[in-house]
Amino acid sequence: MATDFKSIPIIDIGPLLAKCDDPKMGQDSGVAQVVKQLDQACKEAGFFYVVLRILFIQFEPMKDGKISIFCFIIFLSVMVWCFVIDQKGHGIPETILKQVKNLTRKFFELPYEEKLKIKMTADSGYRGYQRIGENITKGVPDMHEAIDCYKELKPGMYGDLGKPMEGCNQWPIQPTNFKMLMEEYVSLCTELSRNIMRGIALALGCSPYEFEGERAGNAFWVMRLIGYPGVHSANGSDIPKEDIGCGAHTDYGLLTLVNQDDDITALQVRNRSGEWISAPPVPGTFVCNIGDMLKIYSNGLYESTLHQVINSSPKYRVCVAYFYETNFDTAVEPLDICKERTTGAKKFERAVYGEHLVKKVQTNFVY
Ligand SMILES: N=C(N)NCCCC[C@H](N)C(=O)O
Ligand SMILES: O=C(O)CCC(=O)C(=O)O
Ligand SMILES: [Fe+2]
Repeated sequence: MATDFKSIPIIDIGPLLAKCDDPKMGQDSGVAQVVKQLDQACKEAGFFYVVLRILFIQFEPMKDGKISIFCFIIFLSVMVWCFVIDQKGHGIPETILKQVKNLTRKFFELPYEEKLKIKMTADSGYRGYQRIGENITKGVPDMHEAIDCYKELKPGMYGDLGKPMEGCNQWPIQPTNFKMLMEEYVSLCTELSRNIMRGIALALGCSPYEFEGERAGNAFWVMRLIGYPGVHSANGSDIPKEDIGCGAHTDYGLLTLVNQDDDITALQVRNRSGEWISAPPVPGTFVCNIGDMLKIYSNGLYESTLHQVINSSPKYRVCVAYFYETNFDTAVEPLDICKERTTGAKKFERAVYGEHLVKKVQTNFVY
């Protein structure tokens, strides 16, 4: 159950990533610490930041200009170590987080006619560009434009269940390298999410692989490249008109990774008393949150917390949200161990992820 949290915790998941391929990771003390923090954050807020790599903000021995050989060697070794970690592809370098947002911004700067070349329709499997106000949340048009992308579904792959989502992603030709960068980004986010889910599985008291195999071994994913216009002063008035960029909603799957612009606070998360708590940008991190499927698996121990986006800055805001889901056709129901940890009774009925997604998409867009 969400609590009256006032801020969102920051978790350094380095120790988890370092051991994530070790079946005995649960016994490692560094992993155990991360798992404890994940458990607390998921229970209290359903939201947390993950730091991918500790950056050297200030190297203490260099502060006054003096530096010993010993300290310098240690410093170098740590840098080499960070490099090796990157090479393994565990962490996602901050430069990639930035590139993805930059290319997204460039696309939204194109003339409307250009953007319409990859227009989203029901026939494209809801993939492609949607103009401002096209996405609807609780009956109200959202003040954002976006490109929606989904893991490809081949015709007939999931029978009638998958039919509405069948299609190929539509990538802009301009800027060039768009498709390549985004596909690389999806694969990095997929790997990172799988590893965070190992930590969350441990936090629930399960095997680290609880969300693999039948459940999410062939995880479906969604990516939304989103642009929120800044506020403009209404004609003749000094009062800026503030619109809802994205109305209050929960996410649909297991875990969301939000890569948001560094200089605008716009994402807000609702706590138990109904206050909206800001999730300000923390450069180099992802904001992570729990989706509806994980709420069901955990029997409500972890909640998919309501959140919304209001860009009250004059600047255009870009955000790239990646959603890690179960397999498309997985039927999700509360895990026994989670029922035991809650009231003993099952609080949620089983739901098929693909059905949940299709229902959402068909109400988000009315064609
Ligand atoms: N795939 C995800 N989570 N997309 C989030 C969009 C949230 C707004 C949508 N109109 C809604 O009401 O759900
Ligand atoms: O723009 C953001 O910060 C979050 C977007 C979001 O919540 C979503 O697309 O589901
Ligand atoms: Fe969301």
